[in-house]
Amino acid sequence: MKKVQKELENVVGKDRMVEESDVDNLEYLNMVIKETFRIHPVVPFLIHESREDCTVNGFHIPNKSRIFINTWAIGRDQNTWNDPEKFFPERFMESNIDLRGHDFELIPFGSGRRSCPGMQLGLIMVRLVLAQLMHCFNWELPDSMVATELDMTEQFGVVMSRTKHLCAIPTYRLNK
Ligand code: HEM
Repeated sequence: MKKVQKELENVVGKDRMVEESDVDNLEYLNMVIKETFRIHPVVPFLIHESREDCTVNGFHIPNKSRIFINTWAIGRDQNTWNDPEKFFPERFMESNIDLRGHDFELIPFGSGRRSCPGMQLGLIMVRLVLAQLMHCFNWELPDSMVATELDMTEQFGVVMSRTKHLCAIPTYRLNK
């Protein structure tokens, strides 16, 4: 959070609110969002159907098979990611991996012709709302709790949410 806030101070300052036109300049925030989608994809399983017989990695897949693509496991694959369980946005610093469906190791919006048609809107909203929440407020956990004590257990479903709601206390931090 401190690193995101520092970047926001450098790019936006503390005298106005962050705007949509700022978000492309928020490199660290965008790395944080990639890292969050990697570890906690909104849709943990993509469900597709094959349109013809095919062979993938030596596995024969007959036409009309129901195919589950486990994006949750792809994001935590240790053959692809160093220290996959660690939240480490800097891993994207020297990397061209994008989340728009071109790089199969990070596909929070799916890929190809049935990927998410709302991706652009979704990305704008996530970037802007998160930037505003981090920019306008400092956040603390209640009862002197520290971040490592947070229960990050997920509830699997069509979309994946936290098992326990996040409760955090905001304090306003801008100049006006
Ligand atoms: C952060 C926000 C969002 C995420 C992470 C997300 C993710 C996804 C994913 C993973 C899929 C399935 C892709 C696949 O099966 O390969 C999907 C499908 C879809 N999404 Fe999104 N989505 C988001 C926002 C939105 C928004 C804002 C809209 C509409 C305004 C939208 C509309 C749809 C629709 C209609 C489909 C079904 C597409 C189809 O079956 O052809 N999504 N989304």
